[in-house]
Amino acid sequence: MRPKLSLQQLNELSSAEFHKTFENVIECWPEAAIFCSALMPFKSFATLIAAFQNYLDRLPSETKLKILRLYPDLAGKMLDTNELSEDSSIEHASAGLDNLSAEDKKKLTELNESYKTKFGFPFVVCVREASKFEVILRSVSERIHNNVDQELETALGEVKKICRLRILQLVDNL
Ligand SMILES: NC(=O)N[C@H]1NC(=O)NC1=O
Repeated sequence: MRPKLSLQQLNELSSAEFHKTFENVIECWPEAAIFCSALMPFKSFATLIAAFQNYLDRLPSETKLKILRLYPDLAGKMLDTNELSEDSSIEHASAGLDNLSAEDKKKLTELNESYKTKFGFPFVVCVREASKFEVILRSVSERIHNNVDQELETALGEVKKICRLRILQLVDNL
């Protein structure tokens, strides 16, 4: 793992270094880091996190949908074929999603499929915050009853939480 950046080191990064460092804080969406690099220097890590969150908030709904669709299904095919990003892979492992019993995996997969059929995007939750399979399962079972607008906002809130925790992995938040 690379050493964490101090605020000063962060603000001394070239644009290209900034892009590379933060390219996956929103899954497979490097445009966010490109946009936020124009806001350097940052007064604090909180301002950096807010910059990514404001960027997300201001996107049109179609782009928000596009971003949600970049998140891999939890305990889905990409996990089975080792195609998860490094960040997502670590997040999966944090809640034991890489090590589920066949029965639990089936339950989650069935709920994920029903969720996707209803909303047209995958169920997204901040795994490191939810932290346990049971909490994740309960969350998808409950959220599946939301309407599409509610769920778009809830899912985007989860993208923001994932983004925040990914940023905190990269910076020295003392
Ligand atoms: N589908 C989904 O929630 N995926 C994500 N959640 C998370 O914490 N990491 C992910 O890749």
